[in-house]
Amino acid sequence: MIQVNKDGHLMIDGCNSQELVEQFGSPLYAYSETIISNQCKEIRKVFLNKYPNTRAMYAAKAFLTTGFCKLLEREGLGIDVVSGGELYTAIRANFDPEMIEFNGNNKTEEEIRAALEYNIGRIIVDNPDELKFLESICKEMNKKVKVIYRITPNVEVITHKYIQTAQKDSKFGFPLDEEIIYPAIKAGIDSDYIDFIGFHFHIGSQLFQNQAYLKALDVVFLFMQETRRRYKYDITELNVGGGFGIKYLKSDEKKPYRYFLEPIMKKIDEFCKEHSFTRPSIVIEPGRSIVGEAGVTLYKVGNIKEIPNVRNYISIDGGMTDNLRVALYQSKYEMILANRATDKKDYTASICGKCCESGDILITDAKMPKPKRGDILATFSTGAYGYSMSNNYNKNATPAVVLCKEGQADLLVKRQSYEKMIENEIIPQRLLKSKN
Ligand SMILES: Cc1ncc(COP(=O)(O)O)c(C=O)c1O
Ligand SMILES: N[C@@H](CCCC[NH3+])C(=O)O
Repeated sequence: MIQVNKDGHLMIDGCNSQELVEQFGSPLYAYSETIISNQCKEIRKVFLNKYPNTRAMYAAKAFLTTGFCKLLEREGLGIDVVSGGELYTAIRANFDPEMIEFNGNNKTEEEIRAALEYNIGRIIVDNPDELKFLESICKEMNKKVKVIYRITPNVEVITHKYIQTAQKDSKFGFPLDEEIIYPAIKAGIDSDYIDFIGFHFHIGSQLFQNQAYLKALDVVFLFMQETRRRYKYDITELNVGGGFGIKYLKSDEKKPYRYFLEPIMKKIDEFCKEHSFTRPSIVIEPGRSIVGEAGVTLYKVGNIKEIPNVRNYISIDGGMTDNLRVALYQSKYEMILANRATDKKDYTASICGKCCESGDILITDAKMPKPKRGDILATFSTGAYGYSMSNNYNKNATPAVVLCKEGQADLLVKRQSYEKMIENEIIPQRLLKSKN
């Protein structure tokens, strides 16, 4: 759990944040294993154990390391990958390939071949072109793979424009125009190499309304019926994606998993009953909601600049390199001084990163105790899309990642060394020549 102790220190599953920074350096991503386990437990309770024939495939893009794969395995989740790198990570962690599925709008030939070689459980085909491409590779490799079609249901979702994915004008998913989707379904049913088993949608991320999922289901139901009517074929799997929103700010009204999953399952059951379908396997792909609130990022305060009558700026030793979400989506975060969390918050300042970008501001006008150099600053809910979107801009090193549990912190990722950062760089021979 993440809480402040009586001395005003932020504790992450019993680990003192200041000591974590002393031991592992800063910036540092610190995760509470208990929070992650609790999220998984909730998914088992309200979904996996409640309804037979269901799977939860964690969306690796939110955060994935080899060690984390082991935790997912222990918690009974599968993994949804979107790249050869994520696939490789899961395979290197000996993750059961049957519990891996592959999403993404442009899987390369190399990635498809790897997925087929590892015999992963499902490939979520994104568009008709990919269907043909996949089939040709399967044929050449003499492999048959279970395939789900990702459709674009054309429903409205309320979230940042960059993370809406259900609108017709989207790079993701099959368009539902009759002349596109039906030939694709027929091709999948007839194919010797594609085992077409169902539909997938993922309507967006950081969502708080279940209505959009229910509307997307209506679209899928239509295609289930039409697939039966036209081809006498019933799908056996339906993947409703992820997107369940988390709490970034105290004011965010987060909804529990059951708020989404209960009406989804009820609607599916009712539809299946009414139209005499055997309920397909239902799959979810949560990413952010499993790891988001479990992670905090710890920084050290550096320069403090006060511009009289304008604003105060606190510079930290990270920024958009470890948290790109603010620059990308204008996301809002909350912070505390993790070593003085109970001191009076009578100072206002913007928290700025150390990159050479004016937009590298993590929080505008935050309230805090007057900070001093070396204080530990923590931002909350950075467990999803923080480390996974980290980058080496300005040649800043990627922070370490630790997993905390009952007062013990274990490294999941070492802090990147400068040596590692430049290890793929080459000085061409001709530039090694001495100066003219
Ligand atoms: C296909 C797909 N599945 C699952 C997810 C996970 O979404 P979230 O992290 O919001 O749960 C995403 C990302 O938005 C996605 O694109
Ligand atoms: N990277 C995004 C979410 C990814 C959406 C994936 N389809 C975020 O931080 O919110």
